[in-house]
Amino acid sequence: MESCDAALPYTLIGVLLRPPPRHPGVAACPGKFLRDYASRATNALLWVAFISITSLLFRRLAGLVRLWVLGSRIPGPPSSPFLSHLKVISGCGSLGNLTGYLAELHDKYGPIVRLWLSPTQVLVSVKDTMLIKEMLIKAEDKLPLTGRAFHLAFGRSSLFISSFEKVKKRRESFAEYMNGRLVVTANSIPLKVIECVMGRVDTIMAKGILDCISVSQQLAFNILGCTLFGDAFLDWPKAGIYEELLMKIANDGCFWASYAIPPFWSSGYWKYQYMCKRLKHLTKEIIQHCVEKYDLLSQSGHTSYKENKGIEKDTKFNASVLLDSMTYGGLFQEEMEEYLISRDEPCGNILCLMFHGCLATASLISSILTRLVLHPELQEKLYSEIIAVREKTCKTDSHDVQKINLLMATVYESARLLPAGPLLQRCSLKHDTCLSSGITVPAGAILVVPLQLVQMDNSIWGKDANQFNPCRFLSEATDQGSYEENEGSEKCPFYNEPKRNAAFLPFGYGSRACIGEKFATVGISTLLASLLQNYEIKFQPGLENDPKPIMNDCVLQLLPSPRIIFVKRDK
Ligand code: HEM
Repeated sequence: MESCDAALPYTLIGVLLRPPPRHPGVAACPGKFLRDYASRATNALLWVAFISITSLLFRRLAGLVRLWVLGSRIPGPPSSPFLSHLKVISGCGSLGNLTGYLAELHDKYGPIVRLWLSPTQVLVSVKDTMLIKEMLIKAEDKLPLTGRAFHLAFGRSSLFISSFEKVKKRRESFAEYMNGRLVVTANSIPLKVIECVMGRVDTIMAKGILDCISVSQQLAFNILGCTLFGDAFLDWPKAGIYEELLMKIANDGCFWASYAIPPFWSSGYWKYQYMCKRLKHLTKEIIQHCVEKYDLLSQSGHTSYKENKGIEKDTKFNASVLLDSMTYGGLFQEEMEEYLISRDEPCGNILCLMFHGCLATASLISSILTRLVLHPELQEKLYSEIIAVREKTCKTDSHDVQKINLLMATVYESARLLPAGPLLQRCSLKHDTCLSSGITVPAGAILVVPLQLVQMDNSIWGKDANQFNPCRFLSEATDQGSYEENEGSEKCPFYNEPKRNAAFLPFGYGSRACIGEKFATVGISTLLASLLQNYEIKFQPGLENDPKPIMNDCVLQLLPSPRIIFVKRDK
């Protein structure tokens, strides 16, 4: 007779195949049976875990081998994944120097270059314009680091994440929203923003120094804040703190996101987390502030917007379309509903837009202002064109601004010479990217476009590629010399659609291109038109001989931030 202690098949197959013993006449032994059952279940679970982990490791290893094999077939400096160039890159010290290093590699190895960063990371840089467009269309995901930085700072959001599949729908609705309603609403904003910022600038100027970067930050911050939150943003007393926090968080974002495990031991990390929390709190506060202001306005004589929905609004009563939508339905209603089912941080997307939009817009405004100070004759020409358009139409709205060819050309030329970031980054997380040149870039590789090299390539832009020459965007003036040479010409050239040039990529291209492009270019041009109409921008007296911005042959040196003054024009 078998006892309860009889040897049992402690193998997965045994557990799965052998039926539980039933022996008539054997006395039931419930304690043993339960113990036996528990140990078999544990055993089965351990086996399942073992098999899953092993297959996962095998899959990972197969992926790595594939990365090494395909990566090694791409032209690049002779090195194996184990002799990575990470040291070389960290030795570069800055992304500007990385661009310089990539320039050398492209000269040596052609339009596609591979660089091992570590055994699990390969960077592929593409410089040929046709291949760039193909790559930007085919590789739809972004680097996880970008998404991590946004997630760490602002919580879960559905914009700026790595997977295209997940961001696609949200991108489409935002793009429609920005390109449609925001551009129309932006018409009334620039003048108000300029009045508000100039009020503060006057105070700063009275104290002494005013630099181009800080005034550009204020302009960008206010124009975006005003567009997203409404006019009430301009008199929000905490706007200054909000701006300061946003810029601090922007500076440190990628650093803290680069840790695979959050550095809980570092006090700096907790300080950063505290700042992010404060910013989220302030965002909720500004929304509250705007809604209250908005309600006050509707009570004092204005018909409620709820009643007015769908009717053209008075521009004075410019409650933000974002708030309208958030409160009363529209684009953000869908978003709000999704908060309930997804785990998105409320306001996560708004914060991400403020973050990216402010930084990129401020950088472009600063670049334009610097060029204007350096080229007073361009300022005067722009002023005459703005006044001419204004006399014809009595106002300068975004529609008219697009007719001021030289202004649009100045914005594009500044964006060409100083893109918001030195590299466009892409990645295809799941699929290999097969390019028409016959090269296959393995899934997971970091794909980059060195923007400065492409946008300042002599073979594409001509021998003056690293010079500031807005005339290159004016079709009649193309190939007719520099801006200075064209100065005084009576021609009225039309501006070239910059997108026709495959090497013009300051807003990216393809499925993950910037959705704020139209808003940024038209918004900034309208802002500049209002600014130049009212002010002359000059170097601070006595500082004219300060070092001027420098360019070297292949890499743009960051423009120094000149100290400037705004001189009111006599009307
Ligand atoms: C001068 C101002 C701006 C510049 C130079 C700029 C530039 C860029 C660039 C280079 C990208 C990456 C494109 C790519 O990888 O192909 C991008 C992405 C993006 N931009 Fe902008 N941007 C500006 C302003 C704005 C503004 C004002 C907004 C909206 C408020 C905005 C919203 C976005 C969004 C949502 C993405 C992410 C797209 C994605 O990951 O799918 N941008 N921008």
